[in-house]
Amino acid sequence: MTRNTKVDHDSISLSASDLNLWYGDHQALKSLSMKVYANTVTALIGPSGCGKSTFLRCLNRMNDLIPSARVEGNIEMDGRNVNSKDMDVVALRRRVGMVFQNPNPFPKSIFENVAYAPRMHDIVGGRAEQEELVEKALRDAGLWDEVKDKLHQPGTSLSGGQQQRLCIARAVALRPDVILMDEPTSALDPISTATIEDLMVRLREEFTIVVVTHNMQQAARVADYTSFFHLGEIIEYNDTTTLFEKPATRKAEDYITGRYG
Ligand SMILES: Nc1ncnc2c1ncn2[C@@H]1O[C@H](COP(=O)(O)OP(=O)(O)OP(=O)(O)O)[C@@H](O)[C@H]1O
Repeated sequence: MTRNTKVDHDSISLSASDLNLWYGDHQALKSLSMKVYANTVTALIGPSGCGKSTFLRCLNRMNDLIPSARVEGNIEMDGRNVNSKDMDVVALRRRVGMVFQNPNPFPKSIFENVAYAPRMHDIVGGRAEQEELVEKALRDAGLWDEVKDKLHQPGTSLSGGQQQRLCIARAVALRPDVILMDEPTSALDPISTATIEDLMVRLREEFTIVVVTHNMQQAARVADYTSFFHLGEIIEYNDTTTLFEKPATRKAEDYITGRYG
């Protein structure tokens, strides 16, 4: 079963064109072009090492932190090139948040995990405003009912699945436009995975979500659009139903049907 939702093709959140990336001499992304539509879940799939995480990290300049990485090409967001030298990277990462594979709450309370960054960015002021923001973010992340009576306990005291939803609340609290998720459920049990998949589908009403996943069923369940990567190239990018049911290339078909990868 695949998703089938209405996508506004005029509403583009991010648009990569002719994007190339090298780690030293190794070219990891080869002339990628792809538009991410607003308020969709877009999945990046493909065999290990094909460049999915590298591409995801390009979208909020996380590759800047890797000294050997060199990027060429454009990623347009609101008419500006994310890769331009004068881009304010801190502001960019506020608009394009990230959730990682392993839940990584700060060594602080549940409340502080959510309130800290908005306070640093001067998005919230006094205590009452912070409390309101924390509750909203935790509700958005489907965690409020489970933690409302223990907001001052450490974030690390939660289960793995709850910690991952806390990390989602932390991302959501900054009201970004885009949330990048790098294999967000691969460290979780099936029930926590299902909870986070439901969450992704709900969150796309307010945010645009780009998710790297190795789980084909997950892409089919949550993604409106799916991009199939292979050896640093995008082989096929289409709405998920078409890609899964009528792939245009042999490579995508072989991967989706489990013949390799
Ligand atoms: N920090 C790095 N330094 C050097 N090479 C890297 C670095 N990160 C990734 N690579 C290389 O770039 C290529 C793409 O890696 P990337 O992690 O983006 O692939 P992936 O599709 O996300 O893989 P996986 O599914 O295994 O996570 C691989 O050949 C990888 O070895």
